[in-house]
Amino acid sequence: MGRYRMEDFEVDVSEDLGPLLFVKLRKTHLLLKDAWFCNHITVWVFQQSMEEKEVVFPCYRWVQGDGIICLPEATAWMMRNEVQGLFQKHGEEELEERRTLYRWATWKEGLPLSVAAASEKDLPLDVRFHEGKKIDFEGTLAAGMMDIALKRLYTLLSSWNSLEDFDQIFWGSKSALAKRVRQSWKEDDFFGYQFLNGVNPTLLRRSTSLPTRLVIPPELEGLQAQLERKLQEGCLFEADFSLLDGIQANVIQGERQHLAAPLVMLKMEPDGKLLPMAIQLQPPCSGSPDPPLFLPSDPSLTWLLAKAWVRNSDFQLHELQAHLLKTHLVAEVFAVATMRCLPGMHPIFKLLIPHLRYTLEINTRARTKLISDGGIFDQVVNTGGGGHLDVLRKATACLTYRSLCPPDDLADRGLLGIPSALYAHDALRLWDIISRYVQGTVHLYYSEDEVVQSDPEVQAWCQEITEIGLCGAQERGFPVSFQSRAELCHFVTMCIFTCTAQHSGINQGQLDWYAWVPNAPCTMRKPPPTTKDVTLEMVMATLPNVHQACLQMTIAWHLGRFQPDMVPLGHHKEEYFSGPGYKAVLKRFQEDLNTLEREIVARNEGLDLPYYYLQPSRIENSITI
Ligand SMILES: CCCCC/C=C\C\C=C/C=C/C=C/[C@@H]1O[C@H]1CCCC(=O)O
Ligand SMILES: [Fe+2]
Repeated sequence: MGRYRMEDFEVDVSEDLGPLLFVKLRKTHLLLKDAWFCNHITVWVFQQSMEEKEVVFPCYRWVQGDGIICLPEATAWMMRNEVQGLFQKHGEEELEERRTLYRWATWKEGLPLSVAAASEKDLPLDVRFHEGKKIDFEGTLAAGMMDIALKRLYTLLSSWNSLEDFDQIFWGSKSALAKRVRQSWKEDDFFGYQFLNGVNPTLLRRSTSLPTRLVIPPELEGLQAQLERKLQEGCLFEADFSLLDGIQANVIQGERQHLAAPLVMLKMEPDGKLLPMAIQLQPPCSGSPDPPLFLPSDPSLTWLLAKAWVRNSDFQLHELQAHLLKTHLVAEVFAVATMRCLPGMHPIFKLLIPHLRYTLEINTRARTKLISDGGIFDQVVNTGGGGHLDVLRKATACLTYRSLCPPDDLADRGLLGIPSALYAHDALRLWDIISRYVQGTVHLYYSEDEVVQSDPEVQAWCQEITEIGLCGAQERGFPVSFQSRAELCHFVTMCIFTCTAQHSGINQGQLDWYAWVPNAPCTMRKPPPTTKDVTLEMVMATLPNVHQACLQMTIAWHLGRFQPDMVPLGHHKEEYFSGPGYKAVLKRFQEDLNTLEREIVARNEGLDLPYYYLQPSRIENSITI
């Protein structure tokens, strides 16, 4: 067979073979590296009495060496308790092999477990980047590094003492929104907007009381009254970065960096704009003077620096908590548990596997190049040098099941029913569409709750995720078993939402919001201001230097850009299921996504700032970057 080619082979068999259960596939071992990728084997059965019948044996794996691959027929799971338990036995043997190939490892204490692999080269071939992806990933990274060298050269002799000097490195292709960020980043409504629809829409919550950490000095009693009035009106919001409190800051090239743990109070205006009212950069500390409150009425550079500190803090929680932990690392736990607990014929394996494509490789690359000793975080991020691991540990310790399910998370954060909360609106619509797709598929295989309760593989899968992969997460609301189809569907919907919509909503924005470095500084080189006397020199001495800014732009572009071999949500080509039932459910899923696509495109036409990260055609079918 040649590349990407189908070949037909006709075999006449005299005796009646009865129902076809398995097909065995063997490739002779000729050259050194001659692995072939088999999509599926389809057998057309012609019998005198009956019209021809198509019997499909899904594969979607590499066939290496001269081993024999035994493929069960696509509907095998429905007959798992029949045919002398042949399928059951096959599944057990398959899992025995998968458990040696995919093993849990503790990369760092206090984080979710990961796949055991020192580098991507140690991963099984079936989960590696295909050639095109590998070439693109490594090629664009190299090009990005060249970019940095050129920018460093270019700025060597020039000044770096005004905010406009960041323009010197702001060349190359930039998205329309990235250019808008450069133009509007100093504006308060633009600052507030990002908490709703920016790169990190996961932190904002509606206030239910004035935060205890918010100490208001007597001379600001007017502010106190304003905050209380907004609280009563139900339009007071807060963004609390307390997770960063006590985190050790990085040392970069011998220079101590600095961190803050801000609290931002904001008010929702009748026109939907979210405006900052006050910023406290550090929580009060007993024995020290109360931390100052920075206000929009402060001198402009003072207020700008206070907002920049919030943006730097948001960079940390976005990349570590919202992006790395709550999409990449959580998806990795789903992937490892799925490979270890669900045989290929299991319906939940078939439903999930397209949404786990490439995730083990991109995460292994993150552990060796991004958050590793000497990695990107150590090089240019102020939580690097070990603080980033403590942020991940603290975030893992408070990772709840509800926070991964938008209907619960948005309700808990008081973000339902806000017209200008576009991420919230689109996330809920996607959750409902994915939920219908999951229910439609699950109900084809689980006719009632008892079938779920008595499925040992899916119960083991749930337990392995919660108790092992997420390290005892039952204390944070994760299930250790499924008592009903509804519980199973809710959990699987969360898995698919996390691996697709949520990651796209969190990842894509890096391209737009992290290109203009002053809007999302990767590090801060001076301590947070404790008085209102701020000069431009202080601001420029605090924001990232040229090298740090260039590296941030390159990595943010590398991670945020469109992937060339991107598979849009719901448009995977692999056909793990067979029969009309699933095909109808998938078709409805794709129709629902098209409807949402049209809704979002139409809504965006009328917006000054369009929100497109959850546009279905832009959502990748798995976490690959
Ligand atoms: C300074 C910008 C850093 C922003 C990224 C921070 C966290 C991103 C979260 C998950 C990203 C996973 C991507 C992993 C990619 O393999 C890593 C690329 C590192 C660059 C390199 O290979 O040298
Ligand atoms: Fe990502």
